[in-house]
Amino acid sequence: MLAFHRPARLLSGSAVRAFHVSRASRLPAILHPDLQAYKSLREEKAWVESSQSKPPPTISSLRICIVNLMPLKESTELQLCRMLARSPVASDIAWVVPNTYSGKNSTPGHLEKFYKRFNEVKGEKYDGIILTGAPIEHLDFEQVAYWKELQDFFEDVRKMDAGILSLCWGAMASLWHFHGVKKHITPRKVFGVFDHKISSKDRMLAIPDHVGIPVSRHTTWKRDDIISNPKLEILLDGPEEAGPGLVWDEDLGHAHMINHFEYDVDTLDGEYRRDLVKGTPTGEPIHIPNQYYPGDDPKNTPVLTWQTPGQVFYSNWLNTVMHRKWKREGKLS
Ligand SMILES: CC(=O)SCCNC(=O)CCNC(=O)[C@H](O)C(C)(C)COP(=O)(O)OP(=O)(O)OC[C@H]1O[C@@H](n2cnc3c(N)ncnc32)[C@H](O)[C@@H]1OP(=O)(O)O
Repeated sequence: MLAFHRPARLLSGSAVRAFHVSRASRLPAILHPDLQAYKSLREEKAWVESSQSKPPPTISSLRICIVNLMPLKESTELQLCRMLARSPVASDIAWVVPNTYSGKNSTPGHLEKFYKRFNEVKGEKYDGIILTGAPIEHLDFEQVAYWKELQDFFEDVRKMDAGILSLCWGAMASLWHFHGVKKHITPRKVFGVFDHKISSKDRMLAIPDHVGIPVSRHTTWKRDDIISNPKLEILLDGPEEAGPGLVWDEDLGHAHMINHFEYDVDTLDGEYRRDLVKGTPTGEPIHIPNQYYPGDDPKNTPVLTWQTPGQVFYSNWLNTVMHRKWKREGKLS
């Protein structure tokens, strides 16, 4: 991501390190050893450590809370942990859902074993929060069963001065809560890989000027609603169809990312084939994902083009969280 802050020495050093793949330049993600993500990442040779034999916190350790509202929990856990495990900081990860969240598509027992509820983490201090998407963008926010709880959680996060990285529906929910920015239904599903332009090289350290990012949604932000708010800055801007991709709030240290750097190479393929079978909620014709299959032919295997910039994006976000933490703790002048 981004050196959302000015390119201070901490940020530039870490962003550069993110390009080096040796283990020495990274620190682990700390996970429950029974999570599938722990096992898969070990096989991938990413650095994960067991939460049951936790390495002692270092100056480069962060407490990260992931509010995972995605129905397919294990996929999202793996995708997000992959990004955190390849970064230059150690992330001690807590998984959290709202008190009233049922997780109707979750494996039975999964939430009980690996997740905490909002009421169980009340009073905890996290350095960074990741809030995922959820397939509920067709609902008004107030129709979401756990909306009131989420709003209370947002206010707790504001008090703990933690950085937020909000994703897709989570980004829409955050911008609505903190800034009153509305989401709007798009004429058709925005689906595929869309070219985004970075708006500031200083704030987007080591991200290419143009970067393709996976997008899958039926809603968007209006650019004018963001530009007219002096507290918000668009850091990644997509074409008209996709709209702004990443919005940064310097005061609160929040990054609102409406698209999906963390997606696997075949995630959009899976959604496309699911839509062909099940249809979309709006009943619209299913179109081939934009700039995804070589030759726009679904028989061809898609190519993973967003992983490296996506990795830098997540590392940079962690750096902004670290920077905020060190400032809070008086470690920076
Ligand atoms: C916009 C974004 O953020 S993109 C991210 C979302 N993308 C994805 O989740 C991709 C993968 N998802 C899928 O393929 C599908 O959602 C499936 C196959 C898992 C389930 O699809 P369906 O059977 O059509 O939907 P289903 O009726 O199970 O409801 C989907 C979710 O909406 C939730 N939901 C529905 N109504 C409400 C409501 N009023 N308040 C809160 N949650 C609601 C359901 O609880 C369920 O979430 P959960 O499994 O986390 O509990």
